[in-house]
Amino acid sequence: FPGYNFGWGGTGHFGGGYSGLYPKFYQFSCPQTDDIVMSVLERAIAKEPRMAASLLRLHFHDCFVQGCDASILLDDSTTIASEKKAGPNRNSIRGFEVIDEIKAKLEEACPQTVSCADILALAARGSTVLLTKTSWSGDQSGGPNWELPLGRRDSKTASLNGANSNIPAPNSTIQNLITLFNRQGLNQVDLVALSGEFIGQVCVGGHTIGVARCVTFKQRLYNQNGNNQPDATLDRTYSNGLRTVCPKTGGDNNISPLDFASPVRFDNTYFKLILWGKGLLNSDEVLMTGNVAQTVELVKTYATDEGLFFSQFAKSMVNMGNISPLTGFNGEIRKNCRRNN
Ligand code: HEM
Ligand SMILES: [Ca+2]
Ligand SMILES: [Ca+2]
Repeated sequence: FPGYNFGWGGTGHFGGGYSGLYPKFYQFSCPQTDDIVMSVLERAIAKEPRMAASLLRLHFHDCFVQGCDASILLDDSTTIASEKKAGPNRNSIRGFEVIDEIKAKLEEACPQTVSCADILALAARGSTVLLTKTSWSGDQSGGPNWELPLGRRDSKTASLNGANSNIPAPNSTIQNLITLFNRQGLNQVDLVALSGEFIGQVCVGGHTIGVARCVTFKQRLYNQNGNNQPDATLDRTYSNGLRTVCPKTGGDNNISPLDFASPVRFDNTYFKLILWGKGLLNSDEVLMTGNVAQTVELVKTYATDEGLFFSQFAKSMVNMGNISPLTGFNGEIRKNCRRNN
């Protein structure tokens, strides 16, 4: 259906319902797609477990700007102002070489068939799955996995402005977060409630793995409200530990795990840490302290019920992956994820 792009409005919520994407999209054109993705991921993540976190985040930062269209992968050119230079991405977002490697293998197997946007979605899912059952994450079966709708096409454009304005900042208040998540689905009346739920599921959920730079949490340690005081909701012992990695001046690029209890395992420990005032980012702690009853309840629920968190996270990832995909004759299938054909 040329030009027919349902985006992710229409039915359901937050991308739920009909998106024009479907799991068996490459069944005939490139049946080995997922195997190729997984083989590259296995090696990359064995070499550096953090890569799984970086790839999960890459998909998120793609989807929040122009939808899940691989706009984030485009390098600067005469016509493109790369999203890689945007505040939330610069010196922060990573994993491009792994995506390039997957793309090169897929181009060999099935030329110009599998989009870069789908590779990002497959890599995010594959990374999550691998962090639930590998040796470094211990024996943990039954982690989140999901049937992933495919068939996204790649954008011909990028939006540096969009990347600066749509991706939430770590010092966000709960209201900022709700606004930014709602922006991804303006046609939904019930979105405030749903995005509250969504925030609980994927923001914090995503932060069960990976790290953050000192510059993203420094304000909480030294000057939360402009009064030279630390964030009162931050656990004292934890805060003192953080100060050693993140001094008042300098050290901006020093890193600390988001979930210090299990940084390379996909699990629900980060929700427990938030209950105890040991969430690293302000944007995570406000889910508990921000006076929105629904997010408070969700943090508590997921802290005690890991199975429920896994299944909700899986649903939310599908919903996020359905944000405004290009389908039909829109966009293109890039040969190289870093540039337009
Ligand atoms: C409330 C919304 C969110 C905010 C404010 C936020 C903010 C951040 C920040 C500031 C960092 C550290 C970046 C750095 O220091 O360079 C980070 C890392 C990360 N975020 Fe989020 N994020 C949000 C939602 C999400 C979502 C929806 C996901 C995925 C589903 C996600 C996955 C990750 C991961 C995996 C990392 C670690 C990346 C790595 O180690 O390379 N985040 N996030
Ligand atoms: Ca995008
Ligand atoms: Ca964890």
